[in-house]
Amino acid sequence: MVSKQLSVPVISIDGPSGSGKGTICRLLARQLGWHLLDSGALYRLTALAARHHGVALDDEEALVVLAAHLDVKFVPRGEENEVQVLLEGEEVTQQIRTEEAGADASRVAACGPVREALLERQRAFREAPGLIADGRDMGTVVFPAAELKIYLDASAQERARRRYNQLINKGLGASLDTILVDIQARDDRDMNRAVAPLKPASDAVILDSTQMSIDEVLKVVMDQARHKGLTW
Ligand SMILES: Nc1ncnc2c1ncn2[C@@H]1O[C@H](COP(=O)(O)OP(=O)(O)O)[C@@H](O)[C@H]1O
Ligand SMILES: Nc1ccn([C@H]2C[C@H](O)[C@@H](COP(=O)(O)OP(=O)(O)O)O2)c(=O)n1
Repeated sequence: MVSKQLSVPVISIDGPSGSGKGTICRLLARQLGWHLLDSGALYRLTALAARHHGVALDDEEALVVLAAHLDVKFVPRGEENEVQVLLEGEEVTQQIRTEEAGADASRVAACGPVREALLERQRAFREAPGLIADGRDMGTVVFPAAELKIYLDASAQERARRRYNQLINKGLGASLDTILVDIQARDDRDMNRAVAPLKPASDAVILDSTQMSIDEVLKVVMDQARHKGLTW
């Protein structure tokens, strides 16, 4: 089973919040007909489980137990790689997408044993015909032999602007200044933690999307995939 899994190709897309990873990964998965791993969702769910069970976000021992026993289901819905997320049977699809949930996730993600507890669960997403893996350490730790590694970046100002527009379009209130400060705090925590910090793998293609449209980014990644013989 494991050796069969190792022959399944992986494209990893790592980068900071708002760089466009989720968007590009969903489009790629749809275009290639591959599976999708949204690893950030697992950290968001661990943090939410902690909130539900009254566990402090710095209580490493209790967090590891929660991460190891996370009762989560990703139920496909619609055709756009949309999923309904269930935590302990309760629908939390929207709840895990808030900025607060992202910040909580970043805090629990700094705990090495939590990362270790989630490792095999992430690797189990590698199924034929291929996997698109979205996260912070996909190319460095979880799938170090990924066939194609992309590090997707953009300036903090542009990422904050994208997040701001996203929230406004959802009808939610938002302040651009607050979002920028929050994004910078999250970058700082994710890049400077001791375990699996956010950084490009040494063999990653680095893509700065600050001045690129979604279609332009998708084209570059598809060209790279074609170049690697992953598609045609
Ligand atoms: N290249 C781009 N140009 C403009 N907007 C983008 C681009 N890439 C993504 N977006 C938008 O930015 C927001 C954040 O993108 P998302 O994919 O959620 O980022 P991430 O998963 O890296 O946090 C979304 O509203 C998305 O539509
Ligand atoms: N592979 C991963 C994925 C996410 N994380 C942590 C760090 C991130 O700030 C949070 C939330 O990640 P997520 O990708 O869902 O967040 P964004 O959509 O990029 O804002 O989880 C991680 O440490 N490792």
